[in-house]
Amino acid sequence: MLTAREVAVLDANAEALGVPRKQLMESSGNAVARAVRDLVDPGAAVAIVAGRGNNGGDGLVAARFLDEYEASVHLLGRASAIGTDIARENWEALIEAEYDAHEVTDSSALALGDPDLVVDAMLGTGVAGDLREPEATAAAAMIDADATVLSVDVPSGVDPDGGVRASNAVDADHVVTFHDTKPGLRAVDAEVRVEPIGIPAAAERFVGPGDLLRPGRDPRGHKGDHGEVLVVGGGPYTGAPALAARSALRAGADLVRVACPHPVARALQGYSENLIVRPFEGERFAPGNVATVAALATGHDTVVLGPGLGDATATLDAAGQLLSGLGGTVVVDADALQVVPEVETDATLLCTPHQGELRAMGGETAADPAERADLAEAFAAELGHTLLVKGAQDVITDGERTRRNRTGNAGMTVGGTGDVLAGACGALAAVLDPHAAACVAAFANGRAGDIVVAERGHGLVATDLVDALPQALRRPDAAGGAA
Ligand SMILES: NC(=O)C1=CN([C@@H]2O[C@H](COP(=O)(O)OP(=O)(O)OC[C@H]3O[C@@H](n4cnc5c(N)ncnc54)[C@H](O)[C@@H]3O)[C@@H](O)[C@H]2O)[C@@H](O)CC1
Ligand SMILES: [K+]
Repeated sequence: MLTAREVAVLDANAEALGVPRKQLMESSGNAVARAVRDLVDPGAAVAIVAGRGNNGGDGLVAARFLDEYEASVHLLGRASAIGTDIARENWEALIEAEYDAHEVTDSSALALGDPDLVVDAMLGTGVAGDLREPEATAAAAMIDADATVLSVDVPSGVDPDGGVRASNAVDADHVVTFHDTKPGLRAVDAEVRVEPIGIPAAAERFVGPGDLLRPGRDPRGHKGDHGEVLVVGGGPYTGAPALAARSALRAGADLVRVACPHPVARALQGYSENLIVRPFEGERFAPGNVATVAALATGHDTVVLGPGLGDATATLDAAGQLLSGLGGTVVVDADALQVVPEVETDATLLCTPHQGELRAMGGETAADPAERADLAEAFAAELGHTLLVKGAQDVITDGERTRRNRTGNAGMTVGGTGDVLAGACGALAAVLDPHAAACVAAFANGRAGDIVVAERGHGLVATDLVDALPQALRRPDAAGGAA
């Protein structure tokens, strides 16, 4: 099942793999024409009613594949109002090639003739609310036409995500949808066919720039709406929790607090005035601090546990106790990872081990990335948690969904990059499910490294990654290029 968001993610990932959206539109239009051929014989009258978005574009393309039919194309509105370049180019191609195509500037003037089949290419995944004019009148004309109705992607007016169906939505007999079915089609009483359009499997297998479309900032949001993250770290080390916390801020969290042992609080605060430091008693995290830290954690969307905590026995005991009492999402990194296999918790743990840490947890690795992904998937299923296994190719898996990330470079073996990744996971898991958060964090962290190396060459340090994160998280534009 593909939601409109997932379609946009896949489109942009396909574009980054060298398959641009216009090519997908060509395949969609071809698939529409194949569906037409299966429904009516050559020579039949086919009226294609096209909207001004890419759903319309699919209909415009279909016309070029239907030369053996009496096809007419009815564009709803002026060509100058076509909303995307690729749909406009396909309109211009029809005009240039002298197809029977015309603009319908007054919806009452829509004359479909006496078609055997109507192609409804008015609105697809871009629909919102009841059909407005001229689509509303056109939908009524389709009913009056007394012809078979074939809808492109979804019947116009049906929310593809399964939300509200417009009261005046098109009543389709057949639907041809692309790549995978859509949740909104479950409630549609029509014959649905799913057609491949050449989206490479790698657009799903590998995290890509399209995944950056997942997190979004609400323009009406208030402070805290985009995530409050608590980093629990420090003691033997101070740099690690500071890196994780600063990274969480750069990855979009509104508020980041650091719970750390008293003696390191001042040094930690000294790293950045943007951090809120919440010191607890003692030299290192120990069972006596668990209640304090757990109470603090309840006010946060996510907790990042591990950076710079060290592996003292008392600290690991405390980490286990803390995890067993928490809910929500907890990112677990560094020394704290070793307690995960023993812990019973209601929380979803997002564990970020490198290969060595994974083996210490009881997991297996392999040299081949695909094999490593399978092993990680099985181990995540066994643990009941999400894993982000770091490597030249990162593996992200929740035991069912498994993806790989290819961004990053050899310069990132420097110390501290894992802390940056853990912090980014914390911020993104505040607004996304843990698996999606880990995918986006891994992609952005590696891309930040790639940006730094491209600009300055090797010799990157972890703080460079933190600074490059906002640029690395920039969303691609709708057409798929970098914004
Ligand atoms: N990966 C894929 O699945 C691909 C999908 N394509 C097609 O692209 C479509 C999505 O295209 P778009 O994002 O351009 O969106 P649409 O073409 O579905 O609709 C966008 C337009 O509809 C208008 N609109 C929204 N709600 C309306 C309402 N209630 N009444 C009247 N007008 C309304 C908007 O103002 C906008 O101009 C898909 O449904 C599919 O047909 C293909 O072209 C390319 C690949
Ligand atoms: K449609």
